[in-house]
Formats: sequence, structure tokens, C-alpha cells
Amino acid sequence: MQLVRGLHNLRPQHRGCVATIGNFDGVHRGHQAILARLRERALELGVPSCVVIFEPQPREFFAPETAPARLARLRDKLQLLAAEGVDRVLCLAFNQRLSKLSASEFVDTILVDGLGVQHLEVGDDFRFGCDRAGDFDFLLQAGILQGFTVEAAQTVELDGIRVSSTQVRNALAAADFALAERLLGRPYRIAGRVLHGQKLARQLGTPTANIQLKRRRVPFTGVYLVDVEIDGKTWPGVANIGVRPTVQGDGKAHLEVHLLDFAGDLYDRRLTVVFHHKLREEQRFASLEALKTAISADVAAARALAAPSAHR
Ligand SMILES: Cc1cc2nc3c(=O)[nH]c(=O)nc-3n(C[C@H](O)[C@H](O)[C@H](O)COP(=O)(O)O)c2cc1C
Ligand SMILES: Nc1ncnc2c1ncn2[C@@H]1O[C@H](COP(=O)(O)OP(=O)(O)OP(=O)(O)O)[C@@H](O)[C@H]1O
Repeated sequence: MQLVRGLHNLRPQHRGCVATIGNFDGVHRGHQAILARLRERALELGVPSCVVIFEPQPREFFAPETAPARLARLRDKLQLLAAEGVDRVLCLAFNQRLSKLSASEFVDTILVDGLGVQHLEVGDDFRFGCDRAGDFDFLLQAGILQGFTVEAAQTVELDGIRVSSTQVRNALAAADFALAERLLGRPYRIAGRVLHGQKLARQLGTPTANIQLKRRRVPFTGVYLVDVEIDGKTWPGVANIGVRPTVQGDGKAHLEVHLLDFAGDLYDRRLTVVFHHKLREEQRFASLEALKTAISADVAAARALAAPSAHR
């Protein structure tokens, strides 16, 4: 899959494609359906498929404080899109200039002049352009005038509710990982490389692998029973995801995991954490001693749940 960053990096050979536009945070089952249809249309027309995404996402640009935490960072989104058979991603910087483009300027500069789009696949609720003035009907009309077709992707619902990134976030916040898995079509995972921490954990009696998150905010916090995948092997563990209020870190989100039955060096290794069950909220303890006692109880609780006889 090819990544093109910015309109200015589009070349004449990039013209002619089928495209879709959106945030694609999490690449959930609704997204997967739209991408499957896009792949079909690309094959029929004999042109590449292109997904147009924005960085930052529009809500993060307009309201950085209240925009929801991302389900996945850009690197993971690109991997998921590649796995869905997308040929090309056009990643546009969402800035003042882009936010001011009217719906027709958006169509002209990005879709027609930039991509030479032949077919556009979008959800029927898709809105775009300054003040979100452009909608599906606007695109249909523009397509008739400018020579491209537009199709509304079939809405994917689960139990009567439209699948959306918002619904996945809500499921995760409620620690309903089974629902998140049904919405995503795969378990929710966070992957990253193991960094050196403050080396406090050993003093606390529970060695932890600190996984680099490369983002300030995460969609949920707390202490969880997890599985950790390392080079194709899976280990049960207990994880804390949050800001670690007791040790007053840097205010950034951290993901730390203690593997129940593993001894060895994990520094620099790439781990994938799969969340199963919430044990408790992250707390601010009065002392490190109190934190140590709580972590021992977490490990015991995780062990009981992870035991082969326990059903999870
Ligand atoms: C199972 C588990 C539960 C944790 N719960 C909390 C918590 O409730 N509050 C908190 O401030 N830190 C919590 N932590 C994080 C510890 O503060 C952290 O592991 C410790 O500061 C060591 O950090 P270091 O690895 O960077 O040295 C938890 C860690 C683990 C492994
Ligand atoms: N359940 C769905 N069924 C069909 N198409 C969908 C579904 N969800 C999103 N889409 C379409 O996929 C494209 C990308 O969607 P986008 O990621 O912007 O929204 P979303 O998943 O609904 O997220 P949010 O909850 O943040 O609004 C859009 O064209 C959108 O209409």
C-alpha cells in the first residue's frame, strides 16, 4: 500500500482511482464493508483504490480538548487499511485552509484535480466541506457534472445499531470487550515496543513491561486481565493503562503489563496487548506501600481469572 502525504505529493500517475473519505478510526466492521465494496469497484474499473484520511482528524482540529481519544494511532490505521486491500492512502493535513474549503472546492481540488476520481464510495451520512455543507446528494450532482459515480455504502448494523468508532469507544469504556470485538471483527489490541521505565516496579515486587504508546490519551483506563502476544506466543498478564496518579508521572498515558508466568528481558521487544476483563479503576494511593499491596491483589485476581478452569 502506498502512502501519499499531502495533495502536493500527488503525481500525474496517481490520477484515476476509486476513493472513499473518512476517519477510519479503528477500521471497524462498517469501515471494512465500505472497503470491501471499494475493492470490488476498483477491480471492475481496473484502477487503484484510494482512502482519503485526515491528520489530525477534523474533531481534533476543531476541539482538541474534547475530541475523543483515538482507538488506534496512524501507524496502526495504515496497517489495518493495508490488510483490507487498500492500494493507496492520501493523508491530508487538516488545517485552517482545508477546513475552509467549500464543498465544491473540496470536490474540485481534491477529488477531481488531485485524484481524478472515477468512483466514490461513502456512507449515506457522510458530510464534508466548510460547515459540513456537502452531503451525499451534493456529491451525486457533482459526479454527474464532473464525470464520476457515487454510491452509498450499505449501513452495517449490530443488534439494530449502526456500527461506528463512537460505539467501539463506548464499548471499551464500559469494558465490554466482547462487544468491541463484535464491532471491530477482531479483538481490541494495543501494540508497542517495550521501553525502560522508572525501574520502580521491581521495588514494588512486580516487574512490568512499559509499552510505548506514542499518544497522550487512551480510550480507557484501569487495571485489566490481558493476554500478551510476543513473537506468536501468548502469555496471560495484568495491565495498568492510565496516568499512574500515585507516582505522578509526566501526565501522559502509560501501558504497563506484568506477565504472570514469564521471567526474562522484554526491553525493546514488540508486544501486543489484548484486553479481556476489567479488574478495577486506576487509583491514587497514599503510599507506594499501599500501591504495592493493591498490585499484589490484582495479580492474585488475574491469576484466578486466567486459571485454565476459569471461563472467560
Ligand atoms: C497491575 C498494576 C496495577 C497498577 N495500578 C496502579 C494504580 O491504581 N495507580 C497508580 O498510580 N499506578 C498503578 N500502577 C502503575 C505503577 O505505579 C507502576 O507500575 C510503577 O510506578 C512502576 O513504574 P515503572 O515501571 O515506570 O518503574 C499499576 C501497575 C500494575 C502492573
Ligand atoms: N456502520 C457503517 N456502515 C456503513 N458505512 C459506514 C459505517 N460507519 C462508517 N461508515 C462510513 O465509513 C466512512 C468513514 O467513516 P468515519 O470513520 O468517518 O465515521 P464513523 O466510523 O461513523 O465514526 P464516528 O463514530 O467517529 O462518527 C464514511 O463514509 C462513513 O459514512
